[in-house]
Amino acid sequence: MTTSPAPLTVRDVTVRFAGLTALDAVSFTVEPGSVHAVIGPNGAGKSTTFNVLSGVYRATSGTVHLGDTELTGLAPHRIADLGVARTFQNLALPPHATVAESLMLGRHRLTRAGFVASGLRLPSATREARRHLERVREIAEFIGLAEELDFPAGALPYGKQKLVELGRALCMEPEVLLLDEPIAGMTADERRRTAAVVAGVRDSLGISIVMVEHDMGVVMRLADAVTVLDFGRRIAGGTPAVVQNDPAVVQAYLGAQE
Ligand SMILES: Nc1ncnc2c1ncn2[C@@H]1O[C@H](COP(=O)(O)OP(=O)(O)OP(=O)(O)O)[C@@H](O)[C@H]1O
Repeated sequence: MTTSPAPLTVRDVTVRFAGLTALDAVSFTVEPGSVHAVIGPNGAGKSTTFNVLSGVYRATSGTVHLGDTELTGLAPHRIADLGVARTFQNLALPPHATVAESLMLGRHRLTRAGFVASGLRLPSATREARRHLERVREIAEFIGLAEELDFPAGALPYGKQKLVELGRALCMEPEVLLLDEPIAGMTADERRRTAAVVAGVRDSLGISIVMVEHDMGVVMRLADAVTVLDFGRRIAGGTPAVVQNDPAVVQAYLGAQE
């Protein structure tokens, strides 16, 4: 990226579904190069927030900006083009693709040589393909999967498959990465490894991360800032330490257990 990193700003976002207010005037800012967690009890509006940010849901009112660029209401692929990449809660890897091929999928929007040039194997297209492959290798190394580049992604253990997905999103060279429950369903070892990769994405690549996550331990260790939702409202926000001791947050989680 040649431009300076931009904040992701969510302002007064409301989402209504036939009489139900899933999000009610929610605002928060994701600072450049930070991990921002969105947490809350079941039904709080976390997935709805994620879906608005990635363009799957349209906000009834309110805005989302990346720097000065308005993302509100844009289609998911446009939002991805503008630098906001997402992962999926459930695996979405093509069944027979290798790790390298799966990562290369993330490069498609950056591919300049058209199908014709690539099909004819023109030198410019070959050069470009080589450049993309180099970047895919770097990213595989970054996520710790350099050894598995030629393995079928679908045959890897679950934790590694999730890392492939994260890698595919990184291959889009995003400014912001949206992670939907990145460590759900993982073993303790896989959780540690994934948390380390996410921290590395922030610290080494300077990419901002918005993370919807249930695992409090990981949220508290990894996040720089936390937004807490309850019944579609933002009830607290701040550093993990501040949020953890906020009476409204404690009450929301206790209430949810009753
Ligand atoms: N597509 C939809 N149509 C109708 N209602 C929806 C839709 N998506 C979410 N909702 C409702 O909006 C509210 C917020 O749901 P959301 O899935 O965002 O919460 P959540 O915090 O992600 O919950 P969980 O932790 O259980 O995944 C819920 O009452 C939910 O039933």
